[in-house]
Amino acid sequence: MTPTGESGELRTPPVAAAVFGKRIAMAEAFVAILADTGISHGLIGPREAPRLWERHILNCGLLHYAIPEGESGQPVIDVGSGAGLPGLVLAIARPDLHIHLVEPLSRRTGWLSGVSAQLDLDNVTIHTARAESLWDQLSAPWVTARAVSGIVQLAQWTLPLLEPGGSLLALKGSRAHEELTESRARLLRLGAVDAAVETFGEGMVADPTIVLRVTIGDSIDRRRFRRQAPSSAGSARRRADRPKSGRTSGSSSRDRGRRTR
Ligand SMILES: C[S@@+](CC[C@H](N)C(=O)[O-])C[C@H]1O[C@@H](n2cnc3c(N)ncnc32)[C@H](O)[C@@H]1O
Repeated sequence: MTPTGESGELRTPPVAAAVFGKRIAMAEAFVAILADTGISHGLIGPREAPRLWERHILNCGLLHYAIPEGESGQPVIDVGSGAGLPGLVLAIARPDLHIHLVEPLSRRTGWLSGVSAQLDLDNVTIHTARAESLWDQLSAPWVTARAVSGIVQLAQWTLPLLEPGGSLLALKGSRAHEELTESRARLLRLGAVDAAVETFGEGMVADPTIVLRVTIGDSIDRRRFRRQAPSSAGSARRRADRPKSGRTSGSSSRDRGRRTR
């Protein structure tokens, strides 16, 4: 648990300087915002306040070591950003990346926009949308997510957002190895060519960050995703489109998913 000062303010753990470098003051400002409007707007539980650094900011910040430095502006799509975890934390730690925050709840994206402006972040774009509604609009070599869904459902929502050879980086807890063992065959059937558990921050923090990395090959058959993983919004739309007498007509999910990459 992060020690607090006499007045109850959160003390920055020394390791944070190594993770955030020159942007440590921005990370501290984000912690203060989370402890204030993050809690009052219901994006984070009040009991999280004393452990914002260890459980949230460092856990997400260490994820940046999973993404090698490349060209400036390299895109990353963070799915189910909620309170900006890990997306906003990555944007703070890595000004060389451009982070797309994808979150369907407008109450949350409204808050995320305000926080990005408050922190003066110029490497963030916010999308009020479900991941699967952006398959034809957005792609990146990296997709990140924390606490959004089990790995198979998450892969069904997010692998079509990856560029060829790209990776889904899912932040996980101590069950990551078990989850991978249970899911590996289904991930491979979805088009993954590799899946592995990696840890970051060993020797730096008490609880290193655990990442389940799922990498796709040069192409994935996107039709398979449209058939296997209709989003709840998608299925509702298809139900609404269906003629009352029964069989579907017009543009079917198979037609819409013809493009293969
Ligand atoms: C439990 S919260 C986790 C939020 C944040 N990632 C964190 O670690 O605190 C899960 C978030 O995923 C979002 N979500 C659920 N399904 C989604 C989908 N298909 N596409 C994008 N976001 C989704 C929810 O709206 C919610 O904000």
